[in-house]
Amino acid sequence: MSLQEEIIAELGVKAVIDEETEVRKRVDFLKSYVTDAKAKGLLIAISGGLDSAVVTGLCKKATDELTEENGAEYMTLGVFQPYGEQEDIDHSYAVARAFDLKHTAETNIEDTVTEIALEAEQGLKQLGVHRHLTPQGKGNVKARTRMVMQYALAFELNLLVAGADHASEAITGFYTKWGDGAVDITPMSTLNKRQVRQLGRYLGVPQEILDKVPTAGLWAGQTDEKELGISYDENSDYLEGKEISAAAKERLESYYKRTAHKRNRIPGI
Ligand SMILES: Nc1ncnc2c1ncn2[C@@H]1O[C@H](COP(=O)(O)OP(=O)(O)OC[C@H]2O[C@@H]([n+]3cccc(C(=O)O)c3)[C@H](O)[C@@H]2O)[C@@H](O)[C@H]1O
Ligand SMILES: Nc1ncnc2c1ncn2[C@@H]1O[C@H](COP(=O)(O)OP(=O)(O)OP(=O)(O)O)[C@@H](O)[C@H]1O
Ligand SMILES: [Mg+2]
Repeated sequence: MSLQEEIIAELGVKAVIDEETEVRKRVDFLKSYVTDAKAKGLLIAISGGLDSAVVTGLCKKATDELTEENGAEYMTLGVFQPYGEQEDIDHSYAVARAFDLKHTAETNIEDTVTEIALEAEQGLKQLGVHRHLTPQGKGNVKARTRMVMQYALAFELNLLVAGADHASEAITGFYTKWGDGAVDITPMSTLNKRQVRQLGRYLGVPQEILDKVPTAGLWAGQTDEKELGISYDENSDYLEGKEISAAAKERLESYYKRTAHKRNRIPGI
């Protein structure tokens, strides 16, 4: 078995998908998980990007069906979490409108992140390191701060935190460990980025969001493809078992090996 075949099997990606079947399967998965957990619904942090838009569509469909079938109200809570001013916050609100969310909340992470960064810099100073946090380090604090707020709300409202991780991110480890990677349930984990977009089109994600350049939005000018040095087309082709350039293949496989610690259980003895 080649490494490519091993990765595809581990991440469970199919070469071809049928949107209707995939949406049904994922909505059913969310419904049965929420029911078994005796939760009142799902929480999804909406960034204005594609991945969280698709998860919002799946969650809303699941909680609408649960409400109708059980005669009790289940909610999908959409949480907007700007850091200061967020340029594309309109897209986050457009997602909530597209899926007719009845419950949304906006909480800003800037003050908390600034406080953590200041305290961390005090800590570094005591170790003789006199500088600010790196953009990457501060970016990880942003992602983890969002996670803390999501869990604060989810606990109070008896909701489960849904995540937007998918196989094209899992293979590169392109998420913050215990940040955006820390959730209760991931309804898209076996899809590559191309298939996430395919489901988004089917569910009715607004066109301007379907067309957006993927970004973590953690620092100015950041885009996934620029940071990773590999396109999502190549990434998706690889996960569909297709041949990609030797350089792209080497890069992807190197990310995969380097980030194993994010996908594995915590090592212990
Ligand atoms: N071998 C090993 N075994 C166990 N643990 C290991 C380890 N190597 C590092 N670690 C731990 O992992 C930490 C590094 O991992 P992590 O904190 O995740 O940091 P890291 O992998 O460096 O960065 C996260 C990456 O994901 C991207 N990101 C973040 C957030 C959101 C999105 C998005 O798409 O929205 C993207 C971000 O741009 C960056 O490229 C280390 O500080 C260390 O504590
Ligand atoms: N500004 C934000 N507000 C709320 N949630 C956010 C914000 N930024 C990131 N997140 C959360 O972190 C997750 C990871 O971000 P990521 O960039 O991978 O996905 P996305 O923005 O939904 O889609 P894309 O990858 O196409 O930009 C998001 O899906 C969302 O749940
Ligand atoms: Mg994004």
